[in-house]
Amino acid sequence: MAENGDSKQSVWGTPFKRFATDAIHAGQEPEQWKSMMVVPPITPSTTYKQYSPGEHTGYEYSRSGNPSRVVLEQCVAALDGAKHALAFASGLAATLTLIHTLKSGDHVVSTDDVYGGTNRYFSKIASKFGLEFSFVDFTDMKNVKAALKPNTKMVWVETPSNPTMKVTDIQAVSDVIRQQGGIKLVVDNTFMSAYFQRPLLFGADVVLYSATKYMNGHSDVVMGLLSTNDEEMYKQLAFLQYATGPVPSPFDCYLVNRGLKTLAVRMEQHQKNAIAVAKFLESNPRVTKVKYPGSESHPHHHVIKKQATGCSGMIGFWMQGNLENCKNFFTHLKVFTLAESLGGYESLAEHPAIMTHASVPPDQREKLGISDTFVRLSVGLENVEDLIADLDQALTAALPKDSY
Ligand SMILES: Cc1ncc(COP(=O)(O)O)c(C=O)c1O
Ligand SMILES: N[C@@H](CCSC[C@H](N)C(=O)O)C(=O)O
Repeated sequence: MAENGDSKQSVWGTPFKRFATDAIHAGQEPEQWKSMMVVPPITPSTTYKQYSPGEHTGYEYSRSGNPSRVVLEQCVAALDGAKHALAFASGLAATLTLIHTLKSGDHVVSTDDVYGGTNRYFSKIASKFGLEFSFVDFTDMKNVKAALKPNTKMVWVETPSNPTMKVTDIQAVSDVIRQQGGIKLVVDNTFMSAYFQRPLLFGADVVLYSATKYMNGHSDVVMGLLSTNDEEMYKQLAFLQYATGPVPSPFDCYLVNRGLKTLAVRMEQHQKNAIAVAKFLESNPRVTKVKYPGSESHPHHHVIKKQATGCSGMIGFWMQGNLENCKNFFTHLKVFTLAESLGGYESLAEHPAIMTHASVPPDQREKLGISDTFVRLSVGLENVEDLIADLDQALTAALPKDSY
């Protein structure tokens, strides 16, 4: 069903061929079920009858395989132009499974502005097991080159990054690390979703999602996904999924599989709303700087145009004033909800320094610009005029005319 990434595109604004069709049909063929049901079933069974010992249908125990999970994994593989995909109990479970492919003494180079929980897992947990991590700014390839060591085995790109929306040129990183060889390139594609960006086309070995976000899109499931065309990597990851056990429930697989059916239309609307919100913020005197990669004002807009077909609903901005003003802004919001997470149908606003990125050491936060007045928005699917009016009134209330 999938075209496995044969469209070596990215033409800004042109969706990947067959994307919406694959989201609805790939892996969902009714003929695979005796009753020919159109909607794949939720399969709660943990175990499966065997014909004779060791002789079975392919399913033996639900940690190693479950029909609801397989249906989802096949659909995700199609959407990423990948041969294989695997589902995990959370985005972080997918992250630690990838790290489990390494061994003590190996070195990982990561985007400096990586999601706070990924930073925490690398710095506080994986590093205790003899793995070494370097965090560098990937917007300059000189930094990537300089960070590589003979024991570097993985490079971890998150683009756009959470929360300051840095954009990394995936192909450029791939070109740099291929010169050394033996290094796997992982791209966390959570902020873009498979709809806007296919990192495998630009040299990534593995794509990671916190499916908790856009891929599910309804803020009701915590899940992680990995996809790859690398057979050896797939075998290792599938073995780890089975042997270490961080698998999602069949019900959650059903929900994410359902969420994918509307991914194309959701992402288009997220983008449309975000463009209008970014424009409003850019012209607002109470706002000092806006980072939206879909906007020409973003310093790496040309990169995202080269490797993606559009941009999601994620916006970062810095407002005038101080922490108190910023807190007031959040408490005055009425349509945006003050909450962690992103990528759902509802608009969320949050304060990364206090909330999602509190686990990043203060000196690193300062260097990255995650300051007291930095705000992250996940622009949802509401009527955009209501979103803009809400931001306008909250900014005005937080920063009265003569206060900035
Ligand atoms: C970019 C990114 N990657 C990974 C994760 C981890 O995902 P999860 O919360 O599903 O474990 C998150 C958020 O938590 C994220 O924002
Ligand atoms: N308090 C949580 C933070 C969850 S952040 C969720 C999501 N990735 C986001 O960026 O909003 C934690 O420290 O793990």
